[in-house]
Amino acid sequence: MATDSWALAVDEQEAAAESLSNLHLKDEKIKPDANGAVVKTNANTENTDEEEKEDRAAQSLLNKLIRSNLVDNTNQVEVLQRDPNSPLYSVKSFEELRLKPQLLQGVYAMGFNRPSKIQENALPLMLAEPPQNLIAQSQSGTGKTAAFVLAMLSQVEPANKYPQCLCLSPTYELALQTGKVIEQMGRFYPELKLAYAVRGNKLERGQKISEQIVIGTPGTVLDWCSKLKFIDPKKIKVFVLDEADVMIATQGHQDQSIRIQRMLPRNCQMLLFSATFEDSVWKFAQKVVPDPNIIKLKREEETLDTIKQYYVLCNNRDEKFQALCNLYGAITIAQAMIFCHTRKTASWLAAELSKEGHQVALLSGEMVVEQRAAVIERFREGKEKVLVTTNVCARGIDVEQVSVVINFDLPVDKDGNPDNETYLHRIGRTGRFGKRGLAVNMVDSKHSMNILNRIQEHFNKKIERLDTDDLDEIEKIAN
Ligand SMILES: Nc1ncnc2c1ncn2[C@@H]1O[C@H](COP(=O)(O)OP(=O)(O)OP(=O)(O)O)[C@@H](O)[C@H]1O
Repeated sequence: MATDSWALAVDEQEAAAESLSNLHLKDEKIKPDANGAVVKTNANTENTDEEEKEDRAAQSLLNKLIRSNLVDNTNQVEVLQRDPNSPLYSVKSFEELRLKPQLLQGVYAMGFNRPSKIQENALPLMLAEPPQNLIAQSQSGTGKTAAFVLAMLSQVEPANKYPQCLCLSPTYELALQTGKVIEQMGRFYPELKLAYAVRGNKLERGQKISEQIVIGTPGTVLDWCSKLKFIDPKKIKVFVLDEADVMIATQGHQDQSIRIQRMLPRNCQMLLFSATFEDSVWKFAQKVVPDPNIIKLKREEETLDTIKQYYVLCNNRDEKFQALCNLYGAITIAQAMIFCHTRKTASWLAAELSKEGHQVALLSGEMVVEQRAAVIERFREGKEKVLVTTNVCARGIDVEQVSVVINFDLPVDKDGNPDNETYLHRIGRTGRFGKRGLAVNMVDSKHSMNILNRIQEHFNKKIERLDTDDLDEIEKIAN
């Protein structure tokens, strides 16, 4: 692809991303703070040399935007009941839950045939009489949101025009995603309305909210419940705290959430969800959810067993690029993901590759999340064959057809030590669904050789050297 067509392709990417990001600006009163960022392909901005910072809320939003299905998980669910003597219920169908007909209709209209692994145990607990409190942890995409939306909808009385369910999300964008699920699942309740308690959504003083479900960020919800009195917290029947792990990563959210929880009536059902369960999340969960039942679903393990790993010795960035070109010249690569340490290297590499005629997508932290989602979507559809990215953007991306992962730069943490978890995440994407994957690491200094050695030791797996000047050798590795 020539430089012009590279620019054209970028324009196309931006247009696709823009149309996506416009989608969510339904409510004129709300201005999301992530607005206005642009895709810059030359990336000559000041901080492009810096390693990108991880933003858990953005990551979580990206995961939601690009996911269209349940994430498979064959691990056993661990359930700790508040009353160990009561029988443990698990359901294999939505009918068994005796939902209101409109709600069952909503569930089926979403295309759900049967409860997901975590839902099998969580739903009977949440819908029990009297309703029980729950702390639930399972990885992103396993059906937590759908579960608590169902719990809220099964308790709400649409005829009562005041807030009865309250859901806290870490950011406006995440609140909006949950709101969409409520709208979809609750579509057969014509009277049901939803309010967003997020900064920028200004109401008249003295007003009371008539919407039955309120979803928002902790600061604004706290204001609406206490200072502004838009919501009467004493009438709340179901309280959900979503993405607890992301929530506590934001200063102030933890205290605000606890203050909100203290205003709720004793018999209000309290539910807390998290994708991870570090000590800090657990401590927070116990403060927010009294007498909880606890459900945990372990992550599916990623392994390096089905992946062939190699490294290439180079002296500098240009040699790394040459090695990459040699690889492309010798083997057929359906789709590849290439990881760089900084935005600057990523955009340089994307431009160089496109000059060589490759169809390249660039994923970079300066794009707003919707733009990133659009880029990933195009790559999934095969519109581009190479995805060049920095690490933080690419966490959790599942692209089935990716057969090759290139670490143009090895993953290191902020102290310059090997980041083994990230290495596993990156490489683990390739050898999936019974396929064999190929991972190639570019090593350009003593320091990066040392990093590579430590990665090998950590996983106790040998990474073979590959000479990319030797075409026969390259061909061999592809077989
Ligand atoms: N029982 C089900 N059957 C089929 N699909 C489902 C079911 N439950 C949820 N899904 C779908 O699976 C995807 C993931 O579900 P959901 O968003 O509820 O997961 P999650 O655990 O809340 O993820 P996150 O932590 O990222 O919010 C969604 O596209 C959702 O529509």
